[in-house]
Amino acid sequence: MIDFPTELVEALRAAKRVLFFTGAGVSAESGLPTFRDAQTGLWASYKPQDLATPEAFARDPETVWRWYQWRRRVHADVAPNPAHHAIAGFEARLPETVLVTQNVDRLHELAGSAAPIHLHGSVFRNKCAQCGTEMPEVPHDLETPPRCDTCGGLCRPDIVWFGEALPQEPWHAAMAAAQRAEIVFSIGTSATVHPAARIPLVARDAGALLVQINPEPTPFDKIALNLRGPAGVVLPELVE
Ligand SMILES: CC(C)NC(=O)[C@H](Cc1c[nH]c2ccccc12)NC(=O)[C@H](CCCC/N=C(/NCCC(=O)O)S[C@H]1O[C@H](COP(=O)(O)OP(=O)(O)OC[C@H]2O[C@@H](n3cnc4c(N)ncnc43)[C@H](O)[C@@H]2O)[C@@H](O)[C@H]1O)NC(=O)OCc1ccccc1
Ligand SMILES: [Zn+2]
Repeated sequence: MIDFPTELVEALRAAKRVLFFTGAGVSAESGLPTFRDAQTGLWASYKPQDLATPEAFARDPETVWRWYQWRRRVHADVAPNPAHHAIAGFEARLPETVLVTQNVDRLHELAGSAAPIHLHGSVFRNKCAQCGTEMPEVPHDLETPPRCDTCGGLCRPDIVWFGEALPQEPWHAAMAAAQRAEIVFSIGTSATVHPAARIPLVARDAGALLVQINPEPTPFDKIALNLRGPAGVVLPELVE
C-alpha cells in the first residue's frame, strides 16, 4: 500500500476538473517501447526522431512507410495496462476529466477512455502526403505506400512529424483544459517534446497542482509533486 501525500489525497477528494497528460511511459507496461527505449530488430539502427520527419519521408518514403507498418503490427498485439484502465475509470466517475496524450497508440481508447485528445495523431490513421485527404487503413504488411485516388500522392500515417505543426483543434482543446484544471497528472513522459510539454506547465501556471508519475526524473521534478514508480502500479492505487 503506497502512502500518498495528504495534500494529494485531499486535492483529489475535492477536485472536479482533473487533467491527465500522458506519454510513451504509460504504455510501457503494455510492452510498447518508449521513444527513449532503443528500437529492436530491423529498426535498431534507426533513431525515431530521424524517421518521424517529412524530410525522411520525402527522401525515402518506403523505409518510413515500412517502419510505421512494423509499429502498427506491434501496436496491434498489445493491450491496455492498469494505468490506462485507472484513467478510464476515473473519467467515468468524474465527467469533467480530460485526457491529453502524446501517444499515437489506441490503448486509452481500448481501455474505455471516451475521447482522448491526441496531440500527435494516431498510428492507425492514414492521409495523403500531398493533398491531405484522409485515406483508409490498409493491411499492416503492405510494403509500399498506396497512392491517393484524389491526386495520386503517396499515403502517409496521419501523425505529427518533427518539424510539423500540431493539428489546431486538439491543441486548442488541450490548452483550454489546461487553463481550467485543478489537478494535472503528467504520466510517463520525459516532457522534452514541444509544444506538447507546455500543457502541464500552462495548467500549473493557472493554479493546478502538478503531479508527476514516472520512475525517472524529468525537467518537471522541481515543480511537481513526484510519485516515483511505474504508472501501472501507482495510478490504480491512487485513483481506484
Ligand atoms: C526532441 C525535441 C527537443 N524536439 C521538439 O520538441 C521539436 C522541435 C521543437 C519545437 N519547439 C521546440 C522548443 C524547444 C526545443 C525543441 C523544439 N518539436 C517539433 O518538431 C513539433 C512536433 C513534435 C511532435 C513530433 N511527433 C511525435 N510523435 C509522433 C511521431 C511518431 O510517433 O512516429 S513526438 C513523440 O516523441 C515524444 C516522446 O516523449 P515521451 O512520450 O515522453 O516518451 P520518452 O520515451 O521520451 O519518455 C518516456 C518516459 O516514460 C517514463 N517511463 C518509462 N516506463 C514508465 C512506466 N512504467 N510508468 C511511468 N513512466 C514510465 C520514462 O522514465 C520517460 O521519462 C512524444 O511526444 C511522442 O509523441 N513541431 C514543431 O515544433 O513544428 C514547428 C512548426 C510550428 C508551426 C508551423 C510549422 C512547424
Ligand atoms: Zn492526395
